[in-house]
Amino acid sequence: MEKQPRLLCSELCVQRRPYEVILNCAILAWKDVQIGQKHTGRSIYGSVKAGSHCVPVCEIIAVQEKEDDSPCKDTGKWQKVPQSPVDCQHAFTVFYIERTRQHCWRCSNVTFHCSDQSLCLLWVQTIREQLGLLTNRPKRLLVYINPYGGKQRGKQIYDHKVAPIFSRATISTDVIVTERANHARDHLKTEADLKKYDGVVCVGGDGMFSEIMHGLVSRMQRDAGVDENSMEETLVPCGLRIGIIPSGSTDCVCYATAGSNDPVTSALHIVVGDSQPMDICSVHNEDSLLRYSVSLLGYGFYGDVLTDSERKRWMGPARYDISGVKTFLSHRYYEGTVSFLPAEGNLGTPRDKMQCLSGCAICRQTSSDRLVSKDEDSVSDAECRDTWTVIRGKFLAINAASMSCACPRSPKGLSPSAHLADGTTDLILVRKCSRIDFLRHLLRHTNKDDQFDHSFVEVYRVKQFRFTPRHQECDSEVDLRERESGAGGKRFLSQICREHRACGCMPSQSNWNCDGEILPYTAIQVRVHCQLITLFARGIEEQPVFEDPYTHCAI
Ligand SMILES: Nc1ncnc2c1ncn2[C@@H]1O[C@H](COP(=O)(O)OP(=O)(O)OP(=O)(O)O)[C@@H](O)[C@H]1O
Ligand SMILES: CCCCCCCCCCCCC/C=C/[C@@H](O)[C@H](CO)NC(C)=O
Ligand SMILES: [Ca+2]
Repeated sequence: MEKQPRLLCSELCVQRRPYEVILNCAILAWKDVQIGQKHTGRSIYGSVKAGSHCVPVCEIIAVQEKEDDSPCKDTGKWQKVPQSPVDCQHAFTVFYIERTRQHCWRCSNVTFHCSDQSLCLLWVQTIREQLGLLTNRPKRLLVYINPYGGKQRGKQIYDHKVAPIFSRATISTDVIVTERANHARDHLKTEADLKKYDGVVCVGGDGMFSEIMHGLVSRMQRDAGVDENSMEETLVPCGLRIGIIPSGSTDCVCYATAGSNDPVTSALHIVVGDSQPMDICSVHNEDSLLRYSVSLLGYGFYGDVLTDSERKRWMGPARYDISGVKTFLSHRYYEGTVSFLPAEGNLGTPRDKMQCLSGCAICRQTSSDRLVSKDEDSVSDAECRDTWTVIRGKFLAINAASMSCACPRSPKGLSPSAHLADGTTDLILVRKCSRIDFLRHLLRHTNKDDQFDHSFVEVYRVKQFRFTPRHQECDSEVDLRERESGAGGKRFLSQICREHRACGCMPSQSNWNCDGEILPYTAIQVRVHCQLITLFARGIEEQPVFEDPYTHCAI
């Protein structure tokens, strides 16, 4: 506590008991003077233990002078302020973040009663001055609500849980309730006056987030004259941060960046102005951009689950479970060629068990490397010379996870060690195997066992990859193999083509599931663009260890 100069120190009352209250530029702390130095309890941020409390200033949401008959709880209920002398009539309330279970945050508050009005005003003014110094906090937001996502509760969630928090934090909002699919994307791309805002918020699921992300990324490229269709282009990062208020079916982007899919937690991450950079994959077919992806690009199993589930949208989130079982039972496999450029440097591996958590060292290292080499994001000559690895086979699933893809269905995700902002994606190849083996693999997504520890599963950390389904190999793969494998490759391909003519059948095809949207092409080329967008999030927090502000001991 003494490490920072005190701004204020007073004896104030909390619930009729005297407290020593201290403010410095980092924390607000209050200690029950009657309990004194005896407190020994363990505590987490903002919680009440042995009469000693501490809240970082950056986690104060607002401070408000307390007036008679004012709303004093976040429940929005109005209550009469008692008029006894101990309540002192002059009081102020500090609203702050409290951590609860499973990475969830809540808005808590404490009311301090003062002996005179000038002291009360001094405290309010000084705390407000400190909050005013936190320049990363948004003041004006553009909010899009999908009223039909998930269980169709987006509007209700925003009105009841989020709007009161934004208004408490004096954030002003322009709210648009979408009237059709792609309404938000098109509005952002062409109409929205982005200069007016400090961020864009979507209320919905992964599909709604994808709309916002597409709108913003495309707008940035158009304004900068960058051709999104070209895979070689270096894309321009988005200046505006994106917030997600989860109310969808999977909410995996929110889950992997905040550790929960709780709307209040997400609203509070927006209020404190958190920043989490994130990679984006551009997905191309020949010379055209198909879509961007941030979470899962899945062919085979996840493509089929999505295709089937789209016909069952009316079921809400349960559609994924029904379609999951149906697709599992159908046990289809797909043939094709996967080629990829492996990631190099100190980016870890998909099996190193280094989970991407708040302040992740690998993502931070990537950020500083990017600052050093400005050209990092362009497809360099060196990269063009890099050797592509080519794998041909029969696959039950081909998945590219650019983040863990953790979600309530799979708490550690499809690739538990994938990173949010390292410029790579984890390419998971599940080769044809028995139903029982595939079931074992799938079930490992839901427990602690390693889902990559199977002979039929391979996983690679890559910067770029492409896929060609077998029936198209005759055209495009000829070029590819000619370039990469020389004459031997050519011979191999002509063999496939001959096989094809002989049987006369078209091998079956799946669809690509691109963050929950079906792609209209099966042959795709993918490139990861490092840290192209920033979210109002901080990654998943580890259990915090804090210092007691009075004793300087860990609590
Ligand atoms: N007003 C609207 N009417 C119909 N569809 C909409 C509307 N607004 C947005 N959409 C579309 O609804 C789709 C699904 O929305 P959303 O992602 O919010 O929920 P979800 O699919 O249930 O959740 P998840 O994507 O997490 O599985 C999105 O692709 C979005 O484009
Ligand atoms: C027969 C038993 C099946 C158990 C399977 C459990 C595995 C669940 C893994 C879920 C991963 C979801 C990855 C997220 C993808 C999102 O991009 C997308 C859009 O919301 N969601 C889906 C379901 O495609
Ligand atoms: Ca990544």
